[in-house]
Amino acid sequence: MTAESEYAFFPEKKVTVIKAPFNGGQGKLGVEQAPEKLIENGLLDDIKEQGWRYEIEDPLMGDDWRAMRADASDVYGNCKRPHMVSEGAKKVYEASVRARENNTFPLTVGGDHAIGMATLLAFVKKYPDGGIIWVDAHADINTPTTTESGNLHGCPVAFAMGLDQEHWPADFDWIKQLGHFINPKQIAYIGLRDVDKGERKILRDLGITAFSMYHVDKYGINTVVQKAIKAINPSGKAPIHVSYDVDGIDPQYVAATGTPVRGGLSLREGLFIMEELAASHLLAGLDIVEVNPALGPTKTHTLDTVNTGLSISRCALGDTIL
Ligand SMILES: NC(=[NH2+])NCCC[C@H](N)C(=O)O
Repeated sequence: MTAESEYAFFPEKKVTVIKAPFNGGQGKLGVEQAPEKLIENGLLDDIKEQGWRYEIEDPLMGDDWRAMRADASDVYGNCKRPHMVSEGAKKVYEASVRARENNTFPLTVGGDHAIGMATLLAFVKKYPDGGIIWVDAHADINTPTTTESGNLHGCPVAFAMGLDQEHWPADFDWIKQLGHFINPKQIAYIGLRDVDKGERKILRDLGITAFSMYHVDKYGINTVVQKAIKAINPSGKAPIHVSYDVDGIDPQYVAATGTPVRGGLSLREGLFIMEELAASHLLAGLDIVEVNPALGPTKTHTLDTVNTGLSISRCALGDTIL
């Protein structure tokens, strides 16, 4: 069942699907296959079924990402592939800005979560007072100084917030030049259960709203979602962007992902977040990242993960059970 005009910011119900088959933010191959896999399994039909029109953007097409990934000199201190990540993020940022200018709903399909810096920055360029919900097992707020792994998919929130700029690789100068960052008050996390030491300090020092799995257990998912919406959107009228790492959901449902952490959201809790945001009329964009079709221990596991990504998208676009 679809409800008409439920989306305050998209009365025309048009989606821009931004394909982001990007793998430079982490070490495992396969995550770049996700956009095609989701499309193969029905992403575009689902969008139509929910009553939206769509166009497709493929901003990473035409570049030799394989060669960029193979460039062993692309390191900066502990950070792996800063040049590649910067290039990928810049292209996704430009595509997201175009979608925002056209007032279409950007549905960005990763790829790894490094591209989150791009979608967040494009969102706040258009909506400086918008709210962001980051669903994830991880906080992804490491800086080039705190990252232990050196994987930049663990750092996108820090880049979008402009944290620790003095230690950024020069490749990211373009972000400094945009003249806008996200504000720590405009983001809330749901689903955290694997937070690095340096990240915990940043979350505390900046007073960032974060609901871990402890809070989901303690309050229940409905209360957590309501609290998160309130924290990032005190006016009750601001648009809300969701950056959804599928590893927020438990590996029992989402095994085909690069950094699974047990003890996660149930499938229903994970979908409820999107159902509730769609019902709020305020949803204004979605990223689905970290589906890695190469990592399912069996084909069934991989298909479960892909289908979870598709369910997240359907719920975001208005699908309800009844
Ligand atoms: N998007 C993700 N899956 N991020 C995982 C990050 C894991 C770890 N905190 C790191 O910085 O390396």
